[in-house]
Amino acid sequence: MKIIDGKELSAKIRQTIKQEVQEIKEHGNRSPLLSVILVGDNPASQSYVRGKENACLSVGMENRTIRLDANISQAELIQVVRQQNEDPDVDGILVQLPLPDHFETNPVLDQISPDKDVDGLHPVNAGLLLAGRDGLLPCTPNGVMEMLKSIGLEDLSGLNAVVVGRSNLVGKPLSLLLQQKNATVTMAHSRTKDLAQICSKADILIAAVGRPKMITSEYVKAGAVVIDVGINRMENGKLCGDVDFEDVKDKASAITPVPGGVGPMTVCMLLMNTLKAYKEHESYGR
Ligand SMILES: Nc1nc(=O)c2c([nH]1)NC[C@@H]1CN(c3ccc(C(=O)N[C@@H](CCC(=O)O)C(=O)O)cc3)C=[N+]21
Repeated sequence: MKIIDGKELSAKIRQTIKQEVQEIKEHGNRSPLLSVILVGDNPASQSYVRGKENACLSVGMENRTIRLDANISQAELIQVVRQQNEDPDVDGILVQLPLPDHFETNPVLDQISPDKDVDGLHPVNAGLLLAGRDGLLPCTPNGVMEMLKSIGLEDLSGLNAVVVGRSNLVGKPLSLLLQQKNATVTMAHSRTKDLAQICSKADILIAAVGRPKMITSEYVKAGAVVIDVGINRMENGKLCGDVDFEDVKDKASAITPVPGGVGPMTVCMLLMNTLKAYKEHESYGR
């Protein structure tokens, strides 16, 4: 069994991003810039935002973190998003989620200019993905596709993929990407009947449900590739995936760990999206 190391793979991809950013700057061009908007002082969000700042630093990209008081209004937050839309130095905008309770998330995200939507969550980018057209892809699904590619799974013709979880963030877009690469995709979820039986037909099994260790060996076909998107924080503070790693690892041909799996790939794809947005901005003007 092979462990697909997301830390190692993301470091490798970051290296190529870093080189490209370096060349951009060497030619006297402005640097790509990611703007992160953080509302309130949720400790987990602060720690994630620090991770994104470090990631930008590691590839030589500019980073701007806008820290806002938890008590600002929806209208004030939207004003900040609009300022970033209009700022020609900004290539990517990310509003850290979750927002404090009194905000309505979707109306805020809808304000982000689709060409700066490096989270790939704007309805325009979701629509482009559905239509099979070029846009900014959501980071976690894109990171999963990169992991599959890293083990030689690029064309998925003839393979059954089962995605457990149908969220807008992961399950839904990932199902579309897998299908785009010719996999036969089953979108399973909490109401699916005989879930274990359906999962056990998968050549590629994706767990994106948010239930710690739910996927045990009875869900896994011998030789399957198992991708664990779950990041669950346990009472003891440790992270744990949706897959029971110890139970599944000897049955799978390849498996991703948590931590050190899909998580680091998500941040890496954020950098990739920012670079992509930068290139579009520079070639088409703003
Ligand atoms: N607008 C927005 N976009 C996001 O992409 C977004 C967000 N809001 N809000 C929060 C979630 C969560 N998220 C993670 C990214 C990387 C790791 C990651 O790298 N995790 C490490 C471990 C980190 C640790 O130890 O806490 C790992 O899995 O190895 C985890 C979680 C992005 N999110």
